[in-house]
Amino acid sequence: MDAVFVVPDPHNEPVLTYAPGSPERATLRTRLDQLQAERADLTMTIDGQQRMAGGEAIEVVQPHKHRHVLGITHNATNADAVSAVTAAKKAAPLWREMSFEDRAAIFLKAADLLAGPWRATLNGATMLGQSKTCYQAEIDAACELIDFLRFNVFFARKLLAEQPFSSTGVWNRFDHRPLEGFVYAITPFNFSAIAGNLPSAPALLGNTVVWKPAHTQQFAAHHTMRLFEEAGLPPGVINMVTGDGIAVSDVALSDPDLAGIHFTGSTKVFQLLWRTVGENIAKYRSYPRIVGETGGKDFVIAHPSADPVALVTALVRGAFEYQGQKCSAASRAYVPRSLWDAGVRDDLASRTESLKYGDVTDFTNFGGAVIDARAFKRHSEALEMIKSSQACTVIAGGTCDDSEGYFVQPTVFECTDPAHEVFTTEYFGPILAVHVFDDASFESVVKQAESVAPYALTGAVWAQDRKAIEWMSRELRFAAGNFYINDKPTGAVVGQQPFGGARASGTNDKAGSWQNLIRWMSPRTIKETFVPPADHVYPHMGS
Ligand SMILES: NC(=O)c1ccc[n+]([C@@H]2O[C@H](COP(=O)([O-])OP(=O)(O)OC[C@H]3O[C@@H](n4cnc5c(N)ncnc54)[C@H](O)[C@@H]3O)[C@@H](O)[C@H]2O)c1
Ligand SMILES: N[C@@H](CCC=O)C(=O)O
Repeated sequence: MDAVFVVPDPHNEPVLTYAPGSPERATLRTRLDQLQAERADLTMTIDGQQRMAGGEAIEVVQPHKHRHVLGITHNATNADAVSAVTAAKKAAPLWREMSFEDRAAIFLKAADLLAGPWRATLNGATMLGQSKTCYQAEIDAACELIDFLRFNVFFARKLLAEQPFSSTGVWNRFDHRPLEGFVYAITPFNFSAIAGNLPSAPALLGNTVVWKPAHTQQFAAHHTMRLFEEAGLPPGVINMVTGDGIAVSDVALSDPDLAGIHFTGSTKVFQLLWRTVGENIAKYRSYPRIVGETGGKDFVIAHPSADPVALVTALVRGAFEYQGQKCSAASRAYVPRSLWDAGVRDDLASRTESLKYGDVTDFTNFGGAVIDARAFKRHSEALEMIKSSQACTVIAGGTCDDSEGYFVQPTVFECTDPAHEVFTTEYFGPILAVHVFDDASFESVVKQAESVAPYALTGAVWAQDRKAIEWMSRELRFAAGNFYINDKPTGAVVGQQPFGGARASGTNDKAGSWQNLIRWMSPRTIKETFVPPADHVYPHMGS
């Protein structure tokens, strides 16, 4: 077809409320019952074929009810990884020759399926497998993934239209090629939207992908793969391998055709991947693009002029929604003594104590459990260590119980030493440390908070005084890639607050924006001369 197509204008998917009596609540309940009754075979999908990986079996359970097994998956072996890489390479020529509009239509269809008949499936799988409440699943597995799929198409179309200038007699063009080779997408447990976006964003631009989800997110990942297939994704474009990823990395990171890594997860794993690429650098045909969004130690800093009630709301939601397992979660706060003593302390403590955590299929709960036994152990050890420290006092929570599910009580510590590890280490759970300071020390506290932790992901400042807002925005310019004024540090919306952080928090390529998509393109510049010169002699050569 000869036309320059305009893609649909994207809009953010409206968030459904799941209020009592709403139709979405009834549909979700039915689907939750069906999903709980499945004991799914959580296979790999390679070249369009589903088959179980060859390594050891892993039970995928409900974190809030860990005796309930949702499905069985297996670790991918080296041979499985070789099959996935081979399939990605085989599918590449046909996929990159498909028009952008056809590729885009597949992902736009996936967005519409997810907005409609697939919504309850992906929300339900995310609730059960990752212990999210219906609201937390809705803003992630439904709305954010739909937004990623729609906005990526819009931004990609704009990038493809980007062309160089041409002087008279010449036509210069960009051929926006995909990368040469395959992209290795590795995704975290905590967001089904991120899991869906990391393989699909490079695929939209004509790349083929080996995708390794977290095994604790495998239930929702399995359904995401089925969604892409129903939308028309051809075999081999996204090849999903399962398990811990160790064998997959052995194979993928030493393959000459590794063209890029699209990672979200911990800083430690990202550094390992980068180091391995560095060690293997002479093996590759091209320099692999490395995109990684990683950990955080996200701050909330209040000025004495801050609104105390809204501040406490932001702390409770920012620190404890989804059990503090958002990379953006508030895990350290700095509050002036005047506000703390005038009610912030008591309000924060009582609202935190009132939060109800339990089985997420009980819609009255505020939260569920932490993801697995490993996270539970890490949090319980951290709580014991902090409780035994002279510098910290528990003001709410502080206990754990894994008899039914991996439950960690939301906990607030008041700590006198702002250099304590509770202000620098990412625990990735419902643990908030508060440093209470004399109002007169405000500026020095902000300066210390700016760089005490190695991360720079999200941060929020609270003040009514405009001068204080302006000063903190400047002073903290490099301390957060997503900076909030009088808001909580979580809940970025695709297209509105492009997400990502720098320093140890990642490469800040802003998922769901053109900045990210540009990393999956390798432009060829074409110069065409209409009437080439017939004489090699230049004027200055004349006598
Ligand atoms: N900055 C962001 O946008 C963002 C978003 C979500 C999560 N996170 C971060 O992710 C972390 C929590 O997620 P997680 O516990 O799933 O992280 P993780 O690093 O433990 O795991 C991430 C993924 O890497 C895989 N993995 C681990 N070792 C591997 C290897 N050698 N080869 C291949 N794959 C390997 C895991 O199986 C998983 O799929 C936190 O640090 C959080 O801050 C960051
Ligand atoms: N984008 C999400 C965080 C993703 C990380 O876990 C937020 O802004 O809360």
